[in-house]
Amino acid sequence: MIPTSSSSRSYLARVLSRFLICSTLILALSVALKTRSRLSLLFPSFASSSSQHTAIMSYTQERYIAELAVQRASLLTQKVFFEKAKGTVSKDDKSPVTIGDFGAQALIIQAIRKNFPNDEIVAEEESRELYEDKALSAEIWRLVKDIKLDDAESDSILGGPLASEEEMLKIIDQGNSAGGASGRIWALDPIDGTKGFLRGGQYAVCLGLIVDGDVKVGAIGTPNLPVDDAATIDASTGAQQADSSANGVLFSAVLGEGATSRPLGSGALATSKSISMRPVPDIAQAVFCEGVEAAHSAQGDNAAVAGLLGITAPSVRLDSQAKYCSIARGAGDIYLRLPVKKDYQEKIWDHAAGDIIVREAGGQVSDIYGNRLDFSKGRTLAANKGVVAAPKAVHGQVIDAVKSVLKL
Ligand SMILES: Nc1ncnc2c1ncn2[C@@H]1O[C@H](COP(=O)(O)O)[C@@H](OP(=O)(O)O)[C@H]1O
Ligand SMILES: [Mg+2]
Ligand SMILES: [Mg+2]
Ligand SMILES: [Mg+2]
Repeated sequence: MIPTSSSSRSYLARVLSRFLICSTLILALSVALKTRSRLSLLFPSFASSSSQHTAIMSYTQERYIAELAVQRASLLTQKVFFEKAKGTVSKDDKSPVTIGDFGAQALIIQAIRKNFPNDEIVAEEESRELYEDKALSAEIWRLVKDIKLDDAESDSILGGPLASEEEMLKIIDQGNSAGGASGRIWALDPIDGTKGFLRGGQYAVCLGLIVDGDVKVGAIGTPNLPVDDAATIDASTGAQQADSSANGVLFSAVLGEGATSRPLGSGALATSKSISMRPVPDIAQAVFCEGVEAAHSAQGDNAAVAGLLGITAPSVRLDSQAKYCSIARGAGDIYLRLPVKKDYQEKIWDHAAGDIIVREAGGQVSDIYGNRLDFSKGRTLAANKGVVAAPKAVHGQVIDAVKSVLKL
């Protein structure tokens, strides 16, 4: 039936009013969603009530907070280094523990507590020594209390300045979770590569989020890595050759969403770019990244593996999880950490963030047997020995060589 002019007018009016109702609903929904995400960043209680839901979705907020917290703590470590405040105390594992370690741990735990109050934290340091050394504690507080990001809004999202030295000491000890196979657990290494830090080489501020035993988010600040992915690094010491303004990189990754990097010094304002491992069509052309410390990985065995694979290029030696970051951005291809002592258990904070960053950049990370690193066993990787990280396509070949050298 052909509509009359009055019925076509009412038909048009109905279509128009439906269109207006739909547009109003869409507009209201988008305003509500934006408000929700801003609220969750500004008010922790709102964040915690919605974090379960956000966690299932995409870990956007966790990545955002982890990146900012790592950036702020990295600023502290640089300040400590440049002021040459390298106070150290000895620990069971004989690694030097610096003012930077304790300060960075306090700042990052504060940010996690403010934004995700119900989460657990496995962190490397504990404040026992500081209660016995008042001068060291006061020195850390002097440096920590003034650290802030340039951008005031980001700084308030992290919780602003700590209230007192006493609060700082208490917060350092909130990284004492036993870890395990269930719940949300952050793994924190406030300065990884303490020896690299002290010698002015590579070190890293590392934070990973493990959910039900699986790493979901990682953020690593490497203040001494060159921003330029292709810049030269001294192969034997890991020291960068460019001037310091060209250094400092923040890496991050979320499971299933890829790995990114951005300059470390510019807070949340810099744009992140996607990173990936470089393809290795001929394994003989691959470059190894290894530790500097002979006590941490068996350099003779590493060399034997390189020999079996036909690799002749010298390994690039770097302290810390900067090794994971380097191969993730194609500045090197294979990270080997072959055990020196049979009974040493790797710590989860030495690997959680690096593991997800490499895997999200196209790599495979395993122990010397080819098994995935298992972050569900507590504070250590009790079920694994050593680490082998390589592009997925050649990982099997590297494991075969490792097994042959170690007679596994
Ligand atoms: N015998 C050992 N075998 C393997 N790793 C060890 C070790 N003794 C200490 N480590 C760990 O090695 C880390 C540094 O690794 P790398 O050699 O790759 O730079 C140290 O982290 P910290 O510097 O945070 O203490 C420490 O946890
Ligand atoms: Mg240590
Ligand atoms: Mg470490
Ligand atoms: Mg450390």
